Amino acid sequence: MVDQNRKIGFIGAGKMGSALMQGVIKAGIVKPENLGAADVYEPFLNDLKAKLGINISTDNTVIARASDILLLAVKPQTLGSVLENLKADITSDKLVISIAAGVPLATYENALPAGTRVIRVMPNIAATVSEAASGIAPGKNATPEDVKTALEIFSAVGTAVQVSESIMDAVTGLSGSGPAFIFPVIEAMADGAVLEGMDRKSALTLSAQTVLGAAKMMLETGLHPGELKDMVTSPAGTTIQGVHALEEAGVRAAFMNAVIRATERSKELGKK
Ligand SMILES: NC(=O)C1=CN([C@@H]2O[C@H](COP(=O)(O)OP(=O)(O)OC[C@H]3O[C@@H](n4cnc5c(N)ncnc54)[C@H](OP(=O)(O)O)[C@@H]3O)[C@@H](O)[C@H]2O)C=CC1
Ligand SMILES: O=C(O)[C@@H]1CCC=N1
Repeated sequence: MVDQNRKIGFIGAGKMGSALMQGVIKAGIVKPENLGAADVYEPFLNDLKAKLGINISTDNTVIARASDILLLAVKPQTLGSVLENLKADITSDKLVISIAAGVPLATYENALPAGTRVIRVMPNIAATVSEAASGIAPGKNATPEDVKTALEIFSAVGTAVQVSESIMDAVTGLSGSGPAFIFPVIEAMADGAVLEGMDRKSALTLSAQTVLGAAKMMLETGLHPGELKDMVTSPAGTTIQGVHALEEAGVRAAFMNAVIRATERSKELGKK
């Protein structure tokens, strides 16, 4: 169990930083008084302080100095200046975890003092509801204890797996970006039912629950998705008609391409 008295500081309290902060507090990974957040946008910080009772500052170095674990949740494009500003305050007793898409471990290891322990993580926005899917890749100075800490933090807000850094861009394309591929699917299936006369609220509820149920069934039974699909498709029934419509539209290729394109963009971000 992660020591609840360890101080965790977030640099960046936007969509993902605030999702993770809510998730780790909910999971009891850290006490609110041991959690700090820095951001350039003060209203975000004030909201978080009011909601979660955490410490806040608009000065990144204040939060960095007070933290044992520093979680970087700023955009990849902002990261260079953030690291430059923080490097004097990153001492060897701190663990740095970054969730920035695309940015390689070497960027942090080169920008921060020699020997800095860094872990690259790609979670997703479902951390808000403790259902994130995260990949974790340790840098060259990270210890097995650091990996355990990162796995504990990100397992507390969903499911976390250790991967090699070479696969992190694919994790970004799949689970980092993936929720944005599924939300339109939920909306579009609901639209189909609305077109057939169902009220919008019921349609969205049934559509979301259908996606949740399908995912849960796969995770809990361990069955292959093709086998599960076969369980639903009665011969000459309703479902196979829908499956045919999806295959005609090339939906499988479209989803593969979505993950591939997002992965390519993650690789591009890492080259900047
Ligand atoms: N959104 C997602 O689903 C996921 C995002 N990520 C990664 O998480 C990181 C954050 O993304 P996201 O939360 O979506 O982005 P946001 O823009 O919502 O959050 C970033 C926050 O950092 C603030 N900020 C900007 N400059 C600084 C600075 N110098 N010091 C401190 N804070 C600063 C921003 O303020 P302002 O807006 O005023 O510039 C903003 O509030 C990115 O690297 C992204 O790749 C990873 C997984 C999923
Ligand atoms: O779109 C992005 O760049 C970020 C990274 C993964 C999800 N959102």
